[in-house]
Amino acid sequence: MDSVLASPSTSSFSSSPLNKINHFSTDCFYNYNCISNNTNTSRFSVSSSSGICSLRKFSSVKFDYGYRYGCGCRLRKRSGCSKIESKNTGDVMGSSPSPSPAISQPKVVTGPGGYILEDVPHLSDYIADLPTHTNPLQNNPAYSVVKQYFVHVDDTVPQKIVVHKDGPRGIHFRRAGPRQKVYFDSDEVHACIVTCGGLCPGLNTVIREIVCGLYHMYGVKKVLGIDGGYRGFYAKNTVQLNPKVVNDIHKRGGTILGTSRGGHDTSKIVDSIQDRGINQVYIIGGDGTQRGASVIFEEIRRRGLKVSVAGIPKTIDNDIPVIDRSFGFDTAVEEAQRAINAAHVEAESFENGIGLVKLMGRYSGFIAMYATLASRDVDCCLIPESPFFLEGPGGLFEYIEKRLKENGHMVIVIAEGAGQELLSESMQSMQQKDASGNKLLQDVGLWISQKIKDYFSKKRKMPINLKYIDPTYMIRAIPSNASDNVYCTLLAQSAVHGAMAGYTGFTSGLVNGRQTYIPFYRITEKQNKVVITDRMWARLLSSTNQPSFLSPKDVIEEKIDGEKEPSNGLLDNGNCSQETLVTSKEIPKEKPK
Ligand SMILES: Nc1ncnc2c1ncn2[C@@H]1O[C@H](COP(=O)(O)OP(=O)(O)OP(=O)(O)O)[C@@H](O)[C@H]1O
Ligand SMILES: O=P(O)(O)OC[C@H]1O[C@](O)(CO)[C@@H](O)[C@@H]1O
Ligand SMILES: [Mg+2]
Repeated sequence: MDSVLASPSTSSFSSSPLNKINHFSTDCFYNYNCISNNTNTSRFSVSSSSGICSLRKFSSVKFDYGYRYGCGCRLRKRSGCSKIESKNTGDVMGSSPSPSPAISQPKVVTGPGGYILEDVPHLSDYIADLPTHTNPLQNNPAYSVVKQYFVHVDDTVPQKIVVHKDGPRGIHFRRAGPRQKVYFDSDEVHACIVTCGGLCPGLNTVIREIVCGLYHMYGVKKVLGIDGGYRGFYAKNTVQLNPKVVNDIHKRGGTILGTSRGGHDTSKIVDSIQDRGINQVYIIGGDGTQRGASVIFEEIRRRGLKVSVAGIPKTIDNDIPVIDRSFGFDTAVEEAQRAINAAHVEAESFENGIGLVKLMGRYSGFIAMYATLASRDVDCCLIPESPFFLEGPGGLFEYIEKRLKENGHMVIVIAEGAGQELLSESMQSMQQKDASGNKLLQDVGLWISQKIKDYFSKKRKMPINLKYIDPTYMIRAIPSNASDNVYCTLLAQSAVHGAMAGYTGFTSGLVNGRQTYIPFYRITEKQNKVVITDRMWARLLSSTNQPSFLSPKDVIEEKIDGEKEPSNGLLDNGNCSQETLVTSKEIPKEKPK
């Protein structure tokens, strides 16, 4: 029989659809048996614990893959089959109190004294009458002794902690942590974890701690690893994760799940989430990944699914705004010391020795800046935010010559994104992009090595010994250090608490030393950059004694043009989410000698 339709009166499932679930296949299809068939019926309804889902006209033709309806139900009909198969709709759907707008609106709450809470979405924003449960942590011997273990519902964390007496209280984020009531029953949870973008020390630790947090704190047993980044949702295998599988992974670099760039097909990803009956999605990745997570959340919300989407910010470049720093950054800075030390040893050992180290940092020079400050052996640090020029008074070559004459050797640290404008000018570069749309950079290390060698041998007739070290991928691939491991644990646990508490569409992040939930739009709206008019860059300049390669006029002009005021430095507000005042348009051309 080709037609398998149900009448409204006979096709309603019981109020607890989970009771009716039979496993249909290994990828978690659930079968709901239809009580009667009626080939002419054009409407039917599905009851669930979270409400009624009314389906539109259901034609009697044969479907190969199924149809999707506004409320998040998915039906499949097969020729000769007298069943309606719903893919785990019971625990992922809910009735929508009112039609949701296409894109969710920021949840901003204001209070006295200029208090602003930039809140994160909650499942109850678009699903009515969601049942709550007592947090199982209440009975956990490890946690029950902690005074005030549960986070107060009104706890928020200020974005800026340096304030003036009469200033407004400013922007706050919701404090992360366990809530007394949770919106998922432990047995109901089917979580998945995906890692996207480039590698970063600590990825495995975050994976481990999500799995262990879910398992040990909340008794969640079903956790799926998505293989190979976003495209893994629809094009790759999955792996079942449990504490045993992830036990030792924090000691390894990389990600046991694999990662990728590109391949973000929102609708296919959400289809896969829905088809597999996943109701908590943990997405670990950088700015691009969080943008992807944001659109996944919007689509899930649009479909009315009871699925929490939690982001964990990953970026070795530290280019994600709002948060104090990203995990893996500390490890990267520490590991960069080994390369800088090697460069210093090489440089010291030869006449006019120059040790040149390239570090990661596509658009943000944080690794280079902190590695330089930590080392104290570095004579010059070049980052994307600080334009420089090679020749002429005040230029890089003049400074190198001065240092070699004074000291006999020097160490230069360059971030991979530094001086890209100079490269593209001289190399007529093509604007190539990677699979995620990120601009592919030229190797500035090789380029600048050649430029320095040419200049001193051809123009200055001065012998130099330049050793170029590129440790970038070696740094990125190591396991996280002790401090990053603890940080990763807190981030992962915060994400788990948030998802269990029904929050969604958030990134878990450290703000002023406190774990918070940050709405996606705040994470994705801009990139975190080194502010070269801030104190931290000034500290660097004073440590290396390098010229700023920038006249004060350039900075003042930009301030007037851009009508921006310099903001506080990283050390002062514990927050590096500041914009640079100097944009690429002001990068001076190579000045004539
Ligand atoms: N605007 C966007 N919308 C949807 N998906 C996106 C968007 N930008 C990037 N993505 C997806 O996010 C994933 C990771 O993006 P990307 O390669 O830029 O790395 P990232 O997360 O920024 O990490 P990093 O730059 O630190 O390596 C890719 O699969 C990409 O397709
Ligand atoms: O070569 P890949 O893996 O695409 O990525 C390199 C880029 O990834 C980053 O490490 C960010 O993850 C950048 O610093 C670097 O430019
Ligand atoms: Mg990125």
